[in-house]
Amino acid sequence: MELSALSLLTAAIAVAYGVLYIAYGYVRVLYLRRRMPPGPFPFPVFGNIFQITPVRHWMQFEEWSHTYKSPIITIWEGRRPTVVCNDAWSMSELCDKRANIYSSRAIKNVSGKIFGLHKFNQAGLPYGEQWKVHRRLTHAAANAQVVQTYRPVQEWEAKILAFDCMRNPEMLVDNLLRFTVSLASIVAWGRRIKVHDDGVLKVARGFVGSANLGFPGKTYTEAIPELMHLPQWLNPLPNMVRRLAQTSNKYFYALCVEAQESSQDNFAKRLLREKQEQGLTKIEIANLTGNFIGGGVDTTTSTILSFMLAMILHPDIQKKAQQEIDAVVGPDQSPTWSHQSELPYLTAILTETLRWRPAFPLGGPPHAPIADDIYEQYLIPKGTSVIGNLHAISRNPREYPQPERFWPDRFLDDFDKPPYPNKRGHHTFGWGRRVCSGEPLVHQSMFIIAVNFLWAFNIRPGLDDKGREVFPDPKAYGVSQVSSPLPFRVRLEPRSEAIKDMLTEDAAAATLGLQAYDGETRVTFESAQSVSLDMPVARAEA
Ligand code: HEM
Repeated sequence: MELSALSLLTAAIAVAYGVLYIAYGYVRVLYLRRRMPPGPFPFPVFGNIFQITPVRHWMQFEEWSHTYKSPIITIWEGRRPTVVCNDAWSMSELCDKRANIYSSRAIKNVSGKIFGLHKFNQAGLPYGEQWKVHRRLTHAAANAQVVQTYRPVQEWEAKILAFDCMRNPEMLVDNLLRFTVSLASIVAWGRRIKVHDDGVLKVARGFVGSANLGFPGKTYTEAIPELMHLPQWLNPLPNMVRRLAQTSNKYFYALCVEAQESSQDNFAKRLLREKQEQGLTKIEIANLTGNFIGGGVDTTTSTILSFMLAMILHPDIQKKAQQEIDAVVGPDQSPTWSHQSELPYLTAILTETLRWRPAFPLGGPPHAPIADDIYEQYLIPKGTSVIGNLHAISRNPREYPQPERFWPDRFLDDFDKPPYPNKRGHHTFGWGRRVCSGEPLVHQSMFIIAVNFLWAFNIRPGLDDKGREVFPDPKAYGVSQVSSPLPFRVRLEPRSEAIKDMLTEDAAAATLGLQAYDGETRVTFESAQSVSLDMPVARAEA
């Protein structure tokens, strides 16, 4: 009797504590909400997660910015606020101009605490000494000067890509993926990816969509951190994510060890050489190299597919670009880097592609301020996730008249451009100190692929069973956070017999050129699981 009274009392105290805890959290949300940018009314415990659409949140955030008549809005994931900037000016004011405050990352539960991005990965690390070390190291492997040394490799791979697509246009997506993974693997581990069933390529495919975990409304565990501590049978997600992090870290680290055997210099060699000096752990080395796959493959592939889509949909623009290329390159050779500076219209097409279909509609991992800040009259508390809604920013008719129109002229020098907060006229690679580390590499890949494809082929819509052209829907994109066109049919018609012959010869020469990077990997996802990973060292914060 006494025992059951005690149990009842304990239960009552636990319930009262729970109610008070929830009430306190909710009162705090409501208090902050009054001072923060407007947005939908949050519920206790859950915030707005039931109001956030499961896919394409960027459209809903843009709509909410109209509903609440503010370019900058707040949504709540449980008790944690996310501020979404839906125009170029507000995001640039915060994350470019106030970069001294807004260059950190919000610590997310799933991608951060469980997957470990905020402990080991440049893209997720908070602003501080560890992030600076990572940023410097990646920069040393991918800055605008260094990437020029990858030009021969990119050109050879682009020639092989064009040749492969001439033979098998229906394999466009697979061939592009092979290009992007091969480039990442050459830079990171000094080994080229030749075949579609290479292990690294398979792992890279597995990574497609992994960016989703870091964005709002994806999991209850993000909104309610307490769920992280439930037993596995009640919430299997944390263990699954932890296992995924551990297996991929082991895999990428095993590739780094294998990369020591490569005859070519590579990023992994450098990192292992400097491990002590830079105070790097094995997990950090795995993440630094793995970022070339995780950050670079999905994004670059989808951007080049958007370029192809735009060319199919706009034969007039394609023709104008081909005329420009023909005039500069001439009939007797295929295009190369020396032609780049003489192709302003092609450059404008590529910039317009980046604006028209930004690979990250929500601008990549959220920024976070390291101190409370006031923007306009609004409070943005320390640690708030701050997202740049590139979908809305890139389609604002104030900065981009007729925003849905694919219109390269808007990036030509003599175009009467509306004001924009930065010189390049878009923010597809992000803001301030966290701007994408892979940008120079991407520009080179985009140029060399686009110039070779436009020179070699008339890029046409595919045909249906009755031989009629099927024009793809320009808005048919997947729902992942890295937004990619849904599969579309394409015909790649060589522009002449001479070009066909040149493509064949160039591809043979490219295969020889790339021989230095040929090699098999012995590392498999399974074999890598025997690798032991050390734990991170503590670094003094700057
Ligand atoms: C079309 C291709 C790409 C696009 C559109 C893109 C876009 C972005 C964006 C929007 C961010 C977030 C920036 C911010 O927080 O303000 C980012 C970060 C990053 N990207 Fe890319 N990216 C691309 C390709 C690559 C490649 C090829 C690499 C390979 C190294 C890469 C590595 C990274 C890294 C390491 C970060 C984290 C930067 C940091 O937090 O310090 N990205 N990218």
